[in-house]
Amino acid sequence: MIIEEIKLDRLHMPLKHPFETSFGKLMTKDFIVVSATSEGSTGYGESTAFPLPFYNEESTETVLYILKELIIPQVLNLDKLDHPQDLDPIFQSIKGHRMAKAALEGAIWDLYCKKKGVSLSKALGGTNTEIDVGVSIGIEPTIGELLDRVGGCIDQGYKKIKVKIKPGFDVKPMEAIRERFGMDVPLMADANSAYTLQDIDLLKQLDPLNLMMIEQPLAYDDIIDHVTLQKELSTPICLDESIHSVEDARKAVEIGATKIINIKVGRVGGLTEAKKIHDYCQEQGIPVWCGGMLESGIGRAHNIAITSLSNFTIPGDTSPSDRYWDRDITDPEVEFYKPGVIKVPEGPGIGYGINEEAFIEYVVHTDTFSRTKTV
Ligand SMILES: O=C(O)CCC(=O)C1=CC=C[C@@H](O)[C@@H]1C(=O)O
Ligand SMILES: [Mg+2]
Repeated sequence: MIIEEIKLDRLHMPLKHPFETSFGKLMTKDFIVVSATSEGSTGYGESTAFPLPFYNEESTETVLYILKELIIPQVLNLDKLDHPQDLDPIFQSIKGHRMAKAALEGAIWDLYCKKKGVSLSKALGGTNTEIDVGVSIGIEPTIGELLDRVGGCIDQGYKKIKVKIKPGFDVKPMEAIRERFGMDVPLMADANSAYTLQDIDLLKQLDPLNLMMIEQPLAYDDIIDHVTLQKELSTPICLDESIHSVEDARKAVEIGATKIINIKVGRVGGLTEAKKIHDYCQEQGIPVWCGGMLESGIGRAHNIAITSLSNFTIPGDTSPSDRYWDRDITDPEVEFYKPGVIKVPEGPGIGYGINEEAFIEYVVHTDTFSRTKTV
């Protein structure tokens, strides 16, 4: 297929509640929707970088720069784009900037599937027709407010409860959750790199709490120190920020730095790499789950599709749209099919349409790029 036009819409979507983690509080999602059009069909992708480089080194501005100055001109110049993997030569010429690459690649995957008349889930090798999902709860001001929020999520039927922790808000809140709701609720902690090897004794206090995992306890770019920590903990370590590629996953698994991997499509540079990590982990008996970056329905749709692959055996952070948004930009919005379960769309591509009225409400800027080269 020949890509005739690529559009970058920058959207500001206010969150229903501020989302706080160990590195800050997010009130509005500022992100890019990439639309790629060919012969009357349009595919959609979404950038997952935060407005500032809090989570990794990318931001909304770096995504825009890399897409506008480097990636889009080369994509519009391609004479052959029969499969999203044909983007590889362009991507390999650019170091890093995986969230920028993933936003474009997601649009091309959606477009490719729409032209083939196949669902994104099927095209990726998905086998599940519905997925269990969990929820990620940000840092709450008090333990009481955390318990209320956890109770509400359990009542809604979420299949995994993820709680953010940081020094000073870790053991006690997790103990309080176990005390209130029992030892069997599927519960995990996400530390977002807030700890160091000096905190081993503190983190060991979490071991008796039957947590599913502790996510990214140490530095965002570390693998080796997580080996030391995992030897001291009975709770499995799950890596998020440290894993950017299937090569990172191989190294982390081979040296014993992690027992579970949180795959985020944006963090690893797109669906093609996400599938490679899934497939490698499946061979190694390492379960994976799909993390979130507070996506709109478009990014959520991509996450639902990749989660339909068989080694996504742990519920991901893919809540329905109304967890974060008063009004999402997809039609339909992402909803529970039954408590804690989302149906995998069978329609072509991502399986969700765009709610144009809602979309335009959030757009703050648009850049349009057209192919000029004649074949
Ligand atoms: O998108 C969701 O619902 C989950 C978001 C979420 O938990 C995270 C997003 C980005 C950084 C962290 O705070 C955390 C994570 O690390 O998984
Ligand atoms: Mg995380």
